[in-house]
Amino acid sequence: ISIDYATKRHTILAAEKQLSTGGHAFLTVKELKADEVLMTLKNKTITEGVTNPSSFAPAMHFFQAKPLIDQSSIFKIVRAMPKGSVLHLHNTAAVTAEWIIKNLTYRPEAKMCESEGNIYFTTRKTPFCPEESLQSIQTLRTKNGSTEAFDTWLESHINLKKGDPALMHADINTVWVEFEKMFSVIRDFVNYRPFFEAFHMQLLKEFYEDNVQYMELRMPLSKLYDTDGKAYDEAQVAGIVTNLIETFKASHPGFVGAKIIFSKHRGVDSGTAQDLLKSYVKLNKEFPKLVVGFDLVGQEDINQPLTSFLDELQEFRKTTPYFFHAGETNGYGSEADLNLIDAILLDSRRIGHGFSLYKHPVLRKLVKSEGIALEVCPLSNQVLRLVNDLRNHPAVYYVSESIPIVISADDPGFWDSKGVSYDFYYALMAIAPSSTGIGFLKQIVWDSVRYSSLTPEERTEYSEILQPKWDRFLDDLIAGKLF
Ligand SMILES: O=c1[nH]cnc2c1ncn2[C@@H]1O[C@H](CO)[C@@H](O)[C@H]1O
Repeated sequence: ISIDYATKRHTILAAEKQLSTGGHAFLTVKELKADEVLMTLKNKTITEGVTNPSSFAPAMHFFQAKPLIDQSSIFKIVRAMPKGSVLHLHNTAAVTAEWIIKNLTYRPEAKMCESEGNIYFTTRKTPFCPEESLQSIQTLRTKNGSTEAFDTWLESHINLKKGDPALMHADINTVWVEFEKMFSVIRDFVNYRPFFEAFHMQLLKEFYEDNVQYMELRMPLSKLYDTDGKAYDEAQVAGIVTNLIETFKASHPGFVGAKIIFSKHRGVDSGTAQDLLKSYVKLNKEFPKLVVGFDLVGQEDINQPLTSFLDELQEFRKTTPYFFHAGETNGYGSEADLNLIDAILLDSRRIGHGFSLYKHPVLRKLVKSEGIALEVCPLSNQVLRLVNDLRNHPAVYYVSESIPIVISADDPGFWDSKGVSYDFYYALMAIAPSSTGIGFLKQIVWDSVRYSSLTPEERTEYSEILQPKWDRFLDDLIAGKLF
């Protein structure tokens, strides 16, 4: 290879690195040292993956890769890393299924019913579960004989991994039907105030233990009910959540907090959409530090696009920060894909998924120039069947051009994940170029602070908490303590 040719090659590679996420990040001496440690492990894993692709976790489906990931040094490092913010997370699906089964379903109030082949967890009679159909879960468990078999069966209703293995290869609509059912299985259960509180404390705990400092939760703030039949409306629920977060913060040093993006299913009519927007404005007025944005959720391919609510969304645009799901689809020019245009024209602050954005050169430019971060959820897109091998995830493209992204978990409890570390593992090993390590992670972590909805004062406090954690992480990595 001539010197001339080698120089050209090197120049192109260096230019591409400069363009990529974290490729131009300034690295301190300590970060460079940490990068060396990380890159040695990463290179080894990738080299082995070339000769042995069938056990190369970054290319595999999470359900099969999880045991391999759990054993890997890279995962141990990623888990120990302070990850900053998780900005795309649906509360109902954020807690490990196992915890729900081993804790909530063991409480004496826990009941369930079976109706038309579906099961529902609850503690009271509901339209799905009339009085005569209700059964105590504990009684059923005792009758069943094998606690383990019974609990596995229970868990299969809220954990796709424990369900039909064919779901790994099923079409997108089939998986979504099973996925939406899981929300119905636990909805009423989690709306029982004592369970709601235990559930959300566990949510905060699982993310705190995963080294996450701050979260923005997509939450519907549905009505809660209590033992004595008392009901709590949206504002009262927001009050309950405020107390939970404060209580958690007081006993967990280094936790910055959590906020809510008020989110409802996109299957509503435009009149209801208007009411929801009014509710948002009211909630934000009463809880300005807690309820900070609005979103419409649900499978985009088969539900109404944002244009169905255009008048309402335009009317409330000035008073309402939007965080729309958009482009969570394999379509190109479909309504779900074109939600991206409306999300951007309606001033969405970030975009949920933005999976199909790479197909739109003009939108891509806008997203970059206006600093709209994409909330990338690798595992979600794999489990919900948009992409199989995460090395082919569109975020690869966003990373190659430094389109701002944050890494998030979406619904980890429903696919046997926990926290956001598994998503970060895939981001580092499947999505980022093989030559990138600490620079990429540093950029992603600090971007998760930058693109959050925190106030300037909160952000300062946040950075003061995050920086020493980051430094300690680097020290531990260099000292070989993490793996
Ligand atoms: O990845 C996602 N894309 C769109 N909607 C979602 C996703 N994950 C969960 N939900 C939606 O959130 C509702 C519960 O609040 C679920 O019913 C589901 O439709």
